[in-house]
Amino acid sequence: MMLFSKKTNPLRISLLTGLSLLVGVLMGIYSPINLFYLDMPIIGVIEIMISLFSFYCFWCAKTGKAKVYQSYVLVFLTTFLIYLAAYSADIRALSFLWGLALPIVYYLMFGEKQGFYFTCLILLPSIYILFINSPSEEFISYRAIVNYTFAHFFIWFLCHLYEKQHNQDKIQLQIMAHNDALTGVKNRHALEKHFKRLEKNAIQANVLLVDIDFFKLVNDEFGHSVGDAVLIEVAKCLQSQTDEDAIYRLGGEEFVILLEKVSIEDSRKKAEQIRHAIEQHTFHSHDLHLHLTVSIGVAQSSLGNAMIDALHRADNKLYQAKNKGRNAVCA
Ligand SMILES: Nc1nc2c(ncn2[C@@H]2O[C@H](COP(=O)(O)OP(=O)(O)OP(=O)(O)O)[C@@H](O)[C@H]2O)c(=O)[nH]1
Repeated sequence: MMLFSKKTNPLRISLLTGLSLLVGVLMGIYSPINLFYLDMPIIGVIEIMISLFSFYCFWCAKTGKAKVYQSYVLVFLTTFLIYLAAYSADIRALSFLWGLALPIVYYLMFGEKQGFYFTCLILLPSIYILFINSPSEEFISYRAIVNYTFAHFFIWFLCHLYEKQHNQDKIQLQIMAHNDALTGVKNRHALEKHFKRLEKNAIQANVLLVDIDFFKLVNDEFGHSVGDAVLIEVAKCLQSQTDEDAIYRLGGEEFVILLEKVSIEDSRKKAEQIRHAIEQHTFHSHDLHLHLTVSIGVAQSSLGNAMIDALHRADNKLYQAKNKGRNAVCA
């Protein structure tokens, strides 16, 4: 049975927790009223059952044992009860108005796509129940139906807009969380994730630790904005030399390139190619024409404790390259 994972679906699980508690309490309040006061035993008994199931879902969600099916069953039962109440009760009790809350529940619980389909599905039954339940002259059915339908569409539209915006924000946040704001290449957080993926799939990779030589001098002589422009151009240079998705900025003037399933000798050759490309490149910024070099340390990642270990060994190699006089590769 598929379990909700707090890590993969933190929003939906908190929604299941809240919704199950809310439904459990509401049904708990309504059931004695329907059983003993309004003389609607069937609805009262169903409400008790839904209330118990809701509290069970609440307990599962709280203890990390919630299963995906529970959210569907809970929402289905709530929908069913709302329509049963709207159908059975006097129209003047306005129980059908609860139906307007359903699109919100669908979109929050199931997201944009399923929210859309489920909201589509309930529109016709809502109108039908309203129509057949409005025979009296005191209640003008066609006006009620028109108003209800428009309210339904209005809430549906708002939910859809909200969920769309929410999804776009999520994508934007993901990009911001995984990319370096200055150079646009990936950041340390993304590198950690990449290493975890490699570990999980037992894939060996080689780390190229690229460090710009005497970068402090660029800042000191020409200013930080020139330094920033150089960092952006170095990142572009690296992108032109290797797979864009494999480049990460560790911070400062240090970049990491991860090469998967490549021998250490081929990685060393790639590092040499990159070193040569930067050496040949002219950096244009603020009317300046600069020539820079990089030193590169190359190391193989080991499986288990991969990132810290590989970066540490690549750093040692980089240190050797710097000691050799810079503009060098050490593997
Ligand atoms: N412009 C700019 N400078 C940065 C940024 N991050 C770090 N730095 C600078 O990068 C410089 C790094 O200097 P060092 O670590 O001494 O390295 P280096 O001058 O390149 O010397 P070696 O690595 O030994 O060749 C420091 O002056 C930092 O202020 C940044 O985002 N933009």
